[in-house]
Amino acid sequence: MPKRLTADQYIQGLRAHDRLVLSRAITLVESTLPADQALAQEVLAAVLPHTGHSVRVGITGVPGVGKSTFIEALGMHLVDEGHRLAVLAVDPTSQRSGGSILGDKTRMNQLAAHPQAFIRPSPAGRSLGGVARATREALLLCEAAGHDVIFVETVGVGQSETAVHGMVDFFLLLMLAGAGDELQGVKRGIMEMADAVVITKADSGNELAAKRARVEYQSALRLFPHATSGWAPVARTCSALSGEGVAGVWEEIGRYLALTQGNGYFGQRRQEQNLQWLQHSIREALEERFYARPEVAARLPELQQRVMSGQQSAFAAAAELLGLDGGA
Ligand SMILES: Nc1nc2c(ncn2[C@@H]2O[C@H](COP(=O)(O)OP(=O)(O)OP(=O)(O)O)[C@@H](O)[C@H]2O)c(=O)[nH]1
Repeated sequence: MPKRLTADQYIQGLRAHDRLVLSRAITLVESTLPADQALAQEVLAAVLPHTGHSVRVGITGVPGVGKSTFIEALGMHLVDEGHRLAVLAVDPTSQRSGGSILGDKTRMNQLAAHPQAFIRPSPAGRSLGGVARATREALLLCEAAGHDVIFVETVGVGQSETAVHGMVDFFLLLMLAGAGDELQGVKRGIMEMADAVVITKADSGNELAAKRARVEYQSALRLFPHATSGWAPVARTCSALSGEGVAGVWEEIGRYLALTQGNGYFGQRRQEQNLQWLQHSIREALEERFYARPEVAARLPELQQRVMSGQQSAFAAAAELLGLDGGA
């Protein structure tokens, strides 16, 4: 098989819900080669009218909280209901050659084998900005290929959550009972982004602790300023092992959608997210062009030194470099 398909082959394959073509189209948007990028943009432009019709859910939580087990349990529930699910991962630290942790197919065996599910690990070896862009484009491709529920998974300890929050409709934070936020490395900012907090592993004698944690998180969530969506974030418990509470999480997402689609917030937020991505893309392209200039690359190290040692102000150094850029 040739490495690349033609734009038409990608477009037809996506419209035909061909998972192999979807996988190859995602590889294309992940590529940094200019020729691939041009082809990827052509494909994305053609399928754009067929995107946007899914529920986009961000799922985060520290390693070991049970993300993959939860995604497999909820995912199987969804495909049984007739949904077509795609699971994408955002993990800027992952190296695919070294075996990406997130989205690794071996973590979700049942789901990975299901014809209505599509699982994709994080693009490897890129900056957060690069990973986030590739994931957002992959999300659109999944929608074009008929997936009506998209999960975007992230590790829950760093910057990736903000990026993921900017591309989803609903943000789910998984937490363990009996461990403080500090212990779990979850930043207050991440709690603030959550539309729901789910206490995992509420089974095997852990039920009471989970219930207690749920009450604590519920009152913690009440302290945050009221969201413009009109939605009051909820805390729940679940066991991915027994299945208890898993469907309830989906029902909660359904309630959120009914509320925000009813009051117009859902569409408004999607528009805002699109606008943010435009601004983000402009910034990224400008920066890339700037640093790619040989004059800039040649002068940069010396100016960095001068700024560090206080010989020159950061502002003046930046002005000098931007002058070299010729206003590009
Ligand atoms: N008792 C119990 N154990 C669970 C449950 N869900 C996950 N586990 C266990 O918790 C451990 C971590 O689960 P994973 O699903 O791999 O967790 P993860 O958050 O995806 O972890 P990473 O792959 O490291 O990011 C595994 O040993 C699971 O078997 C649950 O509902 N109940």
